[in-house]
Amino acid sequence: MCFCPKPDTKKLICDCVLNDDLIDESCDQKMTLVRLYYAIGVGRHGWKVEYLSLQADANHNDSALFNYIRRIRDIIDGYKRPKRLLVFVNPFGGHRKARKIYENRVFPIFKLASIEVDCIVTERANHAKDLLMDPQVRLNTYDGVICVGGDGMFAELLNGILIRTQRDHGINWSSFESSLKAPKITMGVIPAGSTDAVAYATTGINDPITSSIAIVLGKRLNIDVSAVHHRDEDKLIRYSTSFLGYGYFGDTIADSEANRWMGPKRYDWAGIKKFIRHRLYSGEIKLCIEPSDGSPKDSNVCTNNCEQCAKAALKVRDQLNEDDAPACISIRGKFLAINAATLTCRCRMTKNGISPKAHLGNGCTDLILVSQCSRLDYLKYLLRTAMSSKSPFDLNFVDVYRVREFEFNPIVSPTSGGNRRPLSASVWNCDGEVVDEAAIHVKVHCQLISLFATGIEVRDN
Ligand SMILES: Nc1ncnc2c1ncn2[C@@H]1O[C@H](COP(=O)(O)OP(=O)(O)OP(=O)(O)O)[C@@H](O)[C@H]1O
Repeated sequence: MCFCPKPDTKKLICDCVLNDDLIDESCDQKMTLVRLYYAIGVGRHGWKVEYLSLQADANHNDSALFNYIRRIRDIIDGYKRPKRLLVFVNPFGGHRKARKIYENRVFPIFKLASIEVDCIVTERANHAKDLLMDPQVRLNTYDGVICVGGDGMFAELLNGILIRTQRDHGINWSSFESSLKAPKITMGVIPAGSTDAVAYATTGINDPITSSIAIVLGKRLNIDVSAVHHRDEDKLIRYSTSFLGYGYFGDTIADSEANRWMGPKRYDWAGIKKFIRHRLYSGEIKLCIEPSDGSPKDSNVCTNNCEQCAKAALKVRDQLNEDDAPACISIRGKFLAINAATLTCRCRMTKNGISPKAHLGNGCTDLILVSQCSRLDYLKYLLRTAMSSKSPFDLNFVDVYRVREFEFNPIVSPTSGGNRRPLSASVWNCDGEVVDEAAIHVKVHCQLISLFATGIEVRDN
């Protein structure tokens, strides 16, 4: 907000906002003009910044205007907005545009909102994670930790902060049995990656401005975290918020890592190669279904006022009656793909997501098993997942389950004896990173982290 009708208005606006004092004492001119910046919804899910110019009536003194602005500032102060942020920018994420996105589109919004920022441009993979795990870094002096990058960068923040929090509280973060402590600090992601599944699932769009506005307004959501452990050892592999994929998607990510120079197109190229190869993997999945958790085939979509997530937060689901007793099953077979979506996993390659009805905070992951089928049928599955209004889950070789935990064990043959093709294991695609360990045990921790995001808002236009 600026009170000085000087020519360099843009700079002045920022100067005045940064000044704690609402009235700029250094301004020697009559203060008659005020710019009031606000956020407004645009399109179905986006937000943008606009302003209103307010001018004092020439016949009156400015005190009425000042009082009005003071009153607005008091109201704003009542909200839990961040005042100090730690920001990590991955200069190599997505189209290598993260730095420009931050400088030109994000930082000006933080500045308008008087947010103090410590910004670190990462120099290597795991730079952000290592810093966040370092006890010397005083996380409690920040109101939020933000990354400007893609899902891989967000996964770094997630793993760094979760491990640090458990260590700080003397909790064995690596053990499957540990009940994890929720971090106090809120995380945020400014989408500047190749897939941006976390941003899509939590705001409905991958727009840096929309995500920046959610941060400065202090919009918060609690979202689920899947802990991925070694199946045979009590040891954590990684924490994940969005996607786990074995078989087709595991092979695709492993292949695409070798072609990073291609940018986001590397996923398409690797996907085509793996589709032609049509490789099957044998394995056994153990899971338990609780009827009250619903199913990935349900019709209700998770929006910003999601009842299912609210119930999960209140732990209503812990008060199970007899009908809700879990049904545990074990499935052995040959699969083209085994996917687990803790969020919808929407991205530019799938309009509605890998699991369009997945919830942000229901304490579950949606498990999708794509069994042996022809190439044509598999293409049908991929096309329906990518863009069709028809559900991929109606195909008779696709089975879906909503689970709080599951176990996977690959069935492999040690040697390739005889004429038969050997059975080998794939790798897991965990939020876009390769996990070589095939035998895993996954547990979802309900609403473990707080994220700056609005949730999916549904507007008519
Ligand atoms: N300075 C850096 N140099 C090399 N790698 C980095 C650097 N900073 C971060 N990384 C790593 O780059 C990986 C990918 O980054 P990021 O997720 O931002 O982009 P992306 O892979 O293009 O997008 P998405 O994950 O959405 O597909 C992350 O796993 C992160 O660990």
